[in-house]
Amino acid sequence: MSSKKTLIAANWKMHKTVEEAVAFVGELRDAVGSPDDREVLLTPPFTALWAVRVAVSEAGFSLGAQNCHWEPQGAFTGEISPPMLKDVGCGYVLVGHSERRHIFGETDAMAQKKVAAVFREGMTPVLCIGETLEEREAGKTFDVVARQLQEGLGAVSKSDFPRVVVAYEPVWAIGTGKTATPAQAQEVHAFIRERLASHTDKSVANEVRILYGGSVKPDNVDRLMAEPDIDGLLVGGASLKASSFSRIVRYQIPGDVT
Ligand SMILES: O=C[C@H](O)COP(=O)(O)O
Repeated sequence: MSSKKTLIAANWKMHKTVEEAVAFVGELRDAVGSPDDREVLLTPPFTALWAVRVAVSEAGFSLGAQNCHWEPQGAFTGEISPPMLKDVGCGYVLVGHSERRHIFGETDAMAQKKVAAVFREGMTPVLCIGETLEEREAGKTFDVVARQLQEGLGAVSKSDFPRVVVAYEPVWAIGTGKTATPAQAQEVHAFIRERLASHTDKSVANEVRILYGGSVKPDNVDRLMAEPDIDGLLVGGASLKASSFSRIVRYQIPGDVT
């Protein structure tokens, strides 16, 4: 039986001052307590990481960053390295988010180097993948997802593989209010799991947490989480308010009375 915990992650993107970030952690802790069957991950902007680290850890939440460079140090003005993120208490780093790919021109090759660099520091990468609307309409969803997965995870060692986290975020659903239907998300998640199994083996692929992201809200979370291959969520807009994010953390699978 799998030991993996559901992972509910907040991606605040370029939002929140230090004061707002600290206040949020307290509000969220008061609203959700410390659920033992689900892991809560917060990825504040770099500027707030140090300030929230103690409150995040006391609340039993996990801390992550939204991006990193792949080198440990050097002349890379404006960049932040994995050892620096580890130093401020991060356990996770988002890699290859669609905004990094589409606004800042990040490639699969860069994602691969970042994934490896994050593992080198003993942190966990959350590799974000997903197709654009144009790619979906051209019937290329599975090709795109397979390529991003293959290249992004191309340098992961066998021993690190079970710790990989993948976030499937169809670009057309991010910040648009258009969520993938639970069936659309499940179809791609099952495909991702199959591809992972072909890279490693079935039991390792079953350990990997595959998150869904893209307009997740309190009113669609329960149905999404009911799908068998959705192991968690990466939430943008609805993670900015403790009231909506806490409802997402407290998702309840329909018919599940436990
Ligand atoms: O990382 C989160 C995703 O980009 C989803 O953002 P969203 O929930 O605002 O659509």
